[in-house]
Amino acid sequence: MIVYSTRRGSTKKIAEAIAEGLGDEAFNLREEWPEELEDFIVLGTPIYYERPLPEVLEFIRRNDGLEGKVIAVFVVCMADLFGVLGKRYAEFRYLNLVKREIKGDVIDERIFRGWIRKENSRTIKEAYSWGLELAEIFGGKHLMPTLHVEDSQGEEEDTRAKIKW
Ligand SMILES: Cc1cc2nc3c(=O)[nH]c(=O)nc-3n(C[C@H](O)[C@H](O)[C@H](O)COP(=O)(O)O)c2cc1C
Repeated sequence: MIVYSTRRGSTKKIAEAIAEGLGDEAFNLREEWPEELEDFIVLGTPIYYERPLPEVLEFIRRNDGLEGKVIAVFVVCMADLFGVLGKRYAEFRYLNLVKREIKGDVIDERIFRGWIRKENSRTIKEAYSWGLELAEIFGGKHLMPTLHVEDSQGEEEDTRAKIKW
């Protein structure tokens, strides 16, 4: 599941592109809060005045820091307009402002270049590709990866049941 918020709609478009790639549902916190949380959550917020949106931080806090969940975080901002330094700044500061609230396992993160007026089609494509990438790991609703290992007798064993996140 994808959970996000937005003020002017760009994060909505980005979340929907991720959702399309991932083949999962996106929840806009301005409209509805999901009643039940899945084990894998893609969480996104734009940055306004150096801060993630408060409802996204509130969502994390109200759900016990998403403890026990596997999370991929994305932020939408314009800091990378200021070149490599801006991008680094966004990576360290903006992503950390979200990640430091999370008690679950953050397994992936992305910065997306947002926009103010003209939609950034490159960002939409990147978001869709990221969704596809995440689907490869967390395809459909199945969180458990299939891993085959040889046991001591040399027979293949399905270890799916043994892997815990
Ligand atoms: C009033 C305002 C303040 C913003 N502040 C920041 C900021 O502090 N850092 C940044 O990198 N981008 C900033 N941005 C850029 C937004 O993060 C970007 O436009 C984003 O795509 C907005 O997301 P939304 O359309 O989902 O609301 C700001 C944009 C606006 C309009």
